[in-house]
Amino acid sequence: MVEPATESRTQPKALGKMSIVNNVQQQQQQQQAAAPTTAQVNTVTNNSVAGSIPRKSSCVVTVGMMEENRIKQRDMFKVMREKKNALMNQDGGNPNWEFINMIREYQSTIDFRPLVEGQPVDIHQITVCVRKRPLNQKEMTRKEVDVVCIPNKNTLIVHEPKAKVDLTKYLDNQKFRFDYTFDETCSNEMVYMYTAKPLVQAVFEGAMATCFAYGQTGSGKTHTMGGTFNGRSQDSNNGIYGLATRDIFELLQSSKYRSNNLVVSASFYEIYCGNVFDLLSNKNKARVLEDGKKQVQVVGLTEREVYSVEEVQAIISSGTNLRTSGQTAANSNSSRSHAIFSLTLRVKGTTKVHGKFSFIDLAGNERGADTVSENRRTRSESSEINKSLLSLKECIRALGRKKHLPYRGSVLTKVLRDSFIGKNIRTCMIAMIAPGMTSCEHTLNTLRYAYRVKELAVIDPDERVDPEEDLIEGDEPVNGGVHNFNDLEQLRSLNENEMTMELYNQHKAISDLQQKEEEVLDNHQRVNEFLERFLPEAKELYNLTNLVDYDQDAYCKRGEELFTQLAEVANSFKDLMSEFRTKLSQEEMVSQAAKLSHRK
Ligand SMILES: Nc1ncnc2c1ncn2[C@@H]1O[C@H](COP(=O)(O)OP(=O)(O)OP(=O)(O)O)[C@@H](O)[C@H]1O
Repeated sequence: MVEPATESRTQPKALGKMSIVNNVQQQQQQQQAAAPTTAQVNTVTNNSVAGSIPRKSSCVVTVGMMEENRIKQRDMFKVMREKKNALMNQDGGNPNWEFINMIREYQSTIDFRPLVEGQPVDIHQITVCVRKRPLNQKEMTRKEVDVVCIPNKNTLIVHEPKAKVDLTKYLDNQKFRFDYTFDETCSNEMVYMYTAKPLVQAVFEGAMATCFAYGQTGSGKTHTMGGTFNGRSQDSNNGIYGLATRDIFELLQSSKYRSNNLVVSASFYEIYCGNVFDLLSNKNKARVLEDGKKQVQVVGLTEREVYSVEEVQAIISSGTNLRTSGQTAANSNSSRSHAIFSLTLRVKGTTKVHGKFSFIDLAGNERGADTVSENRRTRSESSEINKSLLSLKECIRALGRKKHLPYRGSVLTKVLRDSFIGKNIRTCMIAMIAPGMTSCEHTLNTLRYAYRVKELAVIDPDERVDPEEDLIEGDEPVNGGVHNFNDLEQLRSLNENEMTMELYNQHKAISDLQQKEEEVLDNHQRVNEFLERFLPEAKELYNLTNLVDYDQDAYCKRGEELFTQLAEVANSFKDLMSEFRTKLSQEEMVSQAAKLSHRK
């Protein structure tokens, strides 16, 4: 993979205000150089005498030439104005006509050879590719400029519009290389063919496969994974989920695998603010636990056996509807949560996993940036997204290397632990980008992230070790704990530019807060259960007193025991609530500090 590099800087030719002024000055100088000197004029007049042509005074000749120059200059300005107007109007009066023209000029030198169906599919343990979506109707109405071009099957160029200090406009053309680059004409089927399809076969051979859709909100993640939209309804047949399902059921019936007696089960859930919500069970909350054998379990998650493509499609549709219901344009839940759809193969009648394919529609990557928001919920969402995307990058990069796998850095990587640890792992990341000029910064961030994922993933196979041996000594699993700060610390040391000390402290404070919240809610549940048992006992005790000769002594003794228990439960829960409140104010203080340092 080629280092993302600034390839060249294209200067406008006779474009831009400054360029036009410079050209005019140059031409004036040339004309002045061509104008005769006084000596030359005198020579001309003397020759006229010799030839008996009527004499003109040198003054008249000079004035005539000056007039001639003025006319030439006027004509030249007129031609330039016409040229400029033609360029401006070429793109329907687009205010960014200068950039459009520079991009057009740059692209006219490219020999475009995009990926076409039928080209061979390369097999990699990790595939990283980029998909550019077309400009949408809204963007076209806004006269957005398309600043991304895909010259061939693995290269992509971003024409970043820039201005110098003297306001001269220029393009910074940045070139990136990935395993595949899909332009705006590529269909979901084509993207599937080169990304997830090769992994389907691998799952039948026992692989743990994952396919991630990464990118900013609105870049096409859900379109690619879930299928094309027609208004609000989605055709799940032609998304990667649906296409992979079709092929899995086909292979299940194939002569090669029929005798394996495999059954498929599906699960669909989302991770929001570090919590897992089951999309197959009305968004019930499931819990992420890690046992002594370092096995991560999502407790309470529905896993449904499925026997046909239609059944899976119904699951995808109802899960997707549940995921997006209630969202508004301004506050889209789907872009703030990660959605994970999995198909697991097991030999019929056993619980052992034969192979698994997980499809992850990640939260919008720009959502991880708002860690200094006034709103605690937004801070928490952003912190979780930020941590999970950094953890994900590091986990993929650590694949197969003798390195600690920082999967406990986020809930996302924790639940996907099996996709990073093991001998038969296949991963594919599709980075989605929007082509518009206003998305340029997000597009470059997406491309840099995707580039970093693959950069270190290209490794010498001899270096591979048994990843089960990777865990650092003493790095014991935390039962029920949401995060492990060693992993967070490792993430920081690997990404110091993206995670300042203040941000690290903030992540830690938010993780602390989340852990305390989980403890409080768990406890609250237990307190409620206790109260449900307590009330009938208290009533029964009270009913004893209806008897004329009830045992007063026994009544008091039992009452003391019962209410001591109640007081203990109440006091301990009250203390836990106070600790939660302390964590809330600690998080607030750390966030204020982060905000101040962000402003500096
Ligand atoms: N390749 C494509 N061709 C045509 N339309 C597309 C393409 N990709 C995305 N779109 C359209 O762009 C819009 C945004 O796409 P989508 O919802 O998939 O984005 P997203 O990245 O999943 O956003 P979010 O993070 O908010 O969920 C949708 O209307 C979708 O139909």
